[in-house]
Amino acid sequence: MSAQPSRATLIDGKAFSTGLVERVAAASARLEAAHGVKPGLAVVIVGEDPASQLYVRNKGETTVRAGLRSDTHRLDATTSQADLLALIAELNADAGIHGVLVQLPLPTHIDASVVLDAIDPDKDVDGFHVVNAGRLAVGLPGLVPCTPLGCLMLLKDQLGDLSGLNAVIIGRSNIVGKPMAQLLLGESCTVTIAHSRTRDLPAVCRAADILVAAVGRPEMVRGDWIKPGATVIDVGINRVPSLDPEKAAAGKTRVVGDVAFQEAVQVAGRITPVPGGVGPMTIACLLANTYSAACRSIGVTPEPLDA
Ligand SMILES: NC(=O)C1=CN([C@@H]2O[C@H](COP(=O)(O)OP(=O)(O)OC[C@H]3O[C@@H](n4cnc5c(N)ncnc54)[C@H](OP(=O)(O)O)[C@@H]3O)[C@@H](O)[C@H]2O)C=CC1
Ligand SMILES: Nc1nc(=O)c2c([nH]1)NC[C@@H]1CN(c3ccc(C(=O)N[C@@H](CCC(=O)O)C(=O)O)cc3)C=[N+]21
Repeated sequence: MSAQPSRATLIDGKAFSTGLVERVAAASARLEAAHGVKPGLAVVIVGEDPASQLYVRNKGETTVRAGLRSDTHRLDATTSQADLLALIAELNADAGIHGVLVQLPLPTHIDASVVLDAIDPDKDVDGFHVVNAGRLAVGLPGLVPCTPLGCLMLLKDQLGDLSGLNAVIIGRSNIVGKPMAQLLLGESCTVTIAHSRTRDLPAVCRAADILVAAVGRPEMVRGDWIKPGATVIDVGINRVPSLDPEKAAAGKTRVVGDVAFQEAVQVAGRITPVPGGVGPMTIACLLANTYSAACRSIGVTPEPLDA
C-alpha cells in the first residue's frame, strides 16, 4: 500500500466573505434604523483597464447587495490630475459618502500618492493614506488596507492566537506587504518581509509557520519552499493563458496565484485557493471599512464584525 500524500485544508475565503458581508449588511441596517445613516461608498475609476472594470463592477454589486449606497464615478483615461482632485474634494465634502476609493493603477500622467493623500483619512476605506499607514504603524485605530485585513481575519479564524509564530511575507508594497507585516507584528508574530533582493528566498520561506505571498509572479512559490503543515495565504491574482491551447490561442485566460497550488497543497497544513481565497475577502473588508467609517462619522462605535 502506498502512503497517501497529505492534502492541506482549503481556507474558503469566498464562504468567509459571504458571512462577513451578511454581518456588515445586518449591522448597517441597524445603524440606519437607529441613526438614519446608510453607509455610502464612492468608487472612482480612471480609464478603461478591463481587470479594473471587473473589480469595480464586483465591488458595486456586493455593496448594493449588502444594502449600502454605491456610487461609481467613471472618468476618461485623459482626465487631468486637477479634475480628479476636484472630484475627491467633492466626495470629501459629501455627508452621504463615508468611503472613497480610487481604483489603482492610475494612468501614468497622474501621481497616485498625491491623489491618495487628498482623500479625507476618515473616508479612506482603502487605508492607503499616509495618515492611516502611520496610525497602523504606531498602533492607533484607523482604517486598515482591505487585502491584509482580510488575510488576517482568515488567519485568526484558522489558527486562533498567532503570537510567537514565524510569519514570512513575500512583497513589500504599501498596499499589501507592508500593512500585512504591521498587522502580523501587532498579533505578536515574528515577522520577516522578503522582496526581490532577498537572498535564498526558498530557505527564508521554509522557516515560516505563516507564509503570505504578495508578489505578482504566477506560481513562483514552489512546494519545497513550504514548511510541512504551514499556513499559506496566496494574495496573487495573475492572469495567464488558458491551459487548453485552442482557448489560449483565442486569448482565453485563467487566474492563478503566486503559489504553485498543486505542489503547495501536498505540503501545507492550510492554504487559500485562487480564486476563492483572499480576493473575495478584499471586497468584504471594503464594505466593513465603509460601515466603520459611517459609524465613526456620527460618533457611534462600530459593532464588531468578526465571525
Ligand atoms: N487578492 C487581492 O485582493 C489583491 C491581490 N493583489 C495581487 O497581489 C500581488 C501583489 O500585489 P502588490 O503588492 O500590489 O504588487 P507590487 O508589484 O507592488 O509588489 C510586489 C512585491 O513583490 C516583490 N517581488 C517581485 N519579484 C520578486 C521575486 N522574484 N522575489 C521576491 N520578491 C519579489 C517586489 O519586491 P521589490 O520591492 O524588491 O521590487 C515587491 O515588493 C499581485 O499579484 C496583485 O495582483 C493585490 C491587491 C489586492
Ligand atoms: N484602490 C484600490 N483598492 C484595491 O483594493 C484594489 C485596487 N485599487 N486595484 C486592484 C486591486 C486588486 N483587487 C482585487 C479585489 C478583488 C478581487 C477578487 O474578488 N477576486 C476574486 C475573483 C478573481 C478573478 O476571477 O478575477 C477571487 O480571487 O476569487 C481580486 C483583486 C483590489 N485592488
